[in-house]
Amino acid sequence: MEKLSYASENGTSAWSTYLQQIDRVAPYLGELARWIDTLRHPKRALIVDIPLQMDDGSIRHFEGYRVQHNLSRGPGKGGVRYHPNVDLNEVMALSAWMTIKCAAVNLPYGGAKGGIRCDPFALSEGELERLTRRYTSEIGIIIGPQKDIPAPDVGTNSKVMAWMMDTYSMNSGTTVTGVVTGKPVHLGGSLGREKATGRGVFITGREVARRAGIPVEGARVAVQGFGNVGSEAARLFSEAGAFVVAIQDHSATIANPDGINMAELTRWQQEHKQILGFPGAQKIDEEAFWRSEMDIFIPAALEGQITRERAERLSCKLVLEGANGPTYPEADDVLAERNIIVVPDVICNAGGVTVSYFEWVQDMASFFWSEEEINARMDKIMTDAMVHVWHKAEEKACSLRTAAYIVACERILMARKERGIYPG
Ligand SMILES: NC(=O)C1=CN([C@@H]2O[C@H](COP(=O)(O)OP(=O)(O)OC[C@H]3O[C@@H](n4cnc5c(N)ncnc54)[C@H](O)[C@@H]3O)[C@@H](O)[C@H]2O)C=CC1
Ligand SMILES: O=C(O)CCC(=O)C(=O)O
Repeated sequence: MEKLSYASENGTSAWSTYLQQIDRVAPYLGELARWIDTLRHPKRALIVDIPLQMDDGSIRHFEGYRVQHNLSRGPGKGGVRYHPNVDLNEVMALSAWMTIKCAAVNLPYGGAKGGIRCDPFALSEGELERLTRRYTSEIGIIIGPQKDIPAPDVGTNSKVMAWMMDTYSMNSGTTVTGVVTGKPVHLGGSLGREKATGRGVFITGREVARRAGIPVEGARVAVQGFGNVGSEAARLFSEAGAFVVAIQDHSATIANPDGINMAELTRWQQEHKQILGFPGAQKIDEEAFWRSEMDIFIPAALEGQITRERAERLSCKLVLEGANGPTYPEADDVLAERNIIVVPDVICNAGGVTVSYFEWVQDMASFFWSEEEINARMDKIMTDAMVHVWHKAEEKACSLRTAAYIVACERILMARKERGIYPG
């Protein structure tokens, strides 16, 4: 295989993690493995320079990206991340995980992802809006409702999606609601989208826990990340009778062996934008989090969190990957040796993109569904996909991650093969 000149060869990078996951699935793909190099290359990657006039009158330049990893099964789909660590390597990996995820749950999409290297918390609302609008115009040449449909990810939300939709619409001369998902509900957004990713983590977790004989009621749950994904997953587990005993975010790690009150913490988080200072739990050391007594662990922050060393320390029976790419391949091996089940990101956190798909369909039809209908359809898609992957893992005697990759890669590579590659 040709080496990609733009991807760091650092073995701990997100792209390197993804490539190792692809290497692991290749032996299971039979004659389709002939096409697998298509997954080792992004189809298209755009780097944009975003000049921004700051509130104090100075000019700063930000680097933005949109990567379309694979479009064999449909338009690109994937979120937009605003974070100080965003770079091309990370966005490539995130876009590739979208390709696998959309195929694993059988949505008619390829994979894409975007981002801007910035600290959204250090920008005023006006700066954030100008940054978003300029970024949208710059990537406007490759996005569109039939080409590539962005959505929220870390550091972005429905307000950012509204600005993206408005900018794309202004540049097109007509309102195009279907260009992004995760919009506010009164602007063509879908009921249930905001909570969908956390809800999907709970649905897949509940299904796997039942099959593995791990009771959810009374389970001790630890969560890393208390944003969109982590907070909703924690709330649903707590509602199902589990005890959320430890939570870590960027500001602090807190613990309460009797269970943290989710309603109180949510109110605190909404007011303070972080868990630091919450009076209903004890502040503990950052690394002590990984030694907490727990039955279920939900990483719901960033990639590269579960290292080999942390995998050796974790006391849980089940890991539910709310985040994208939280586990290094060598940590996967340690968890497997220790009989800790990992529900991989590409299926566990697919509830968000599933409801994004519903949003896109509703925008196309200009006909909107009730929240009950959305949640019921999402529950069915996620549960069926999870059960399919579970059976594949039993059949092939492999991990749930490799099983999800087998299911997804067969769909993607079959599409690639049937489409053919000529004329170029
Ligand atoms: N928002 C969505 O619909 C989807 C998000 N995801 C993934 O879920 C993860 C979380 O995304 P969101 O909840 O949307 O983001 P968010 O921006 O709402 O929340 C991120 C959370 O991670 C915490 N965090 C950041 N750095 C940390 C660190 N070094 N240590 C501990 N905690 C840290 C933040 O404090 C915050 O609580 C990401 O990996 C994202 O790609 C996956 C599928 C869909
Ligand atoms: O809702 C979407 O379209 C994409 C969400 C996303 O970025 C993800 O699943 O990682």
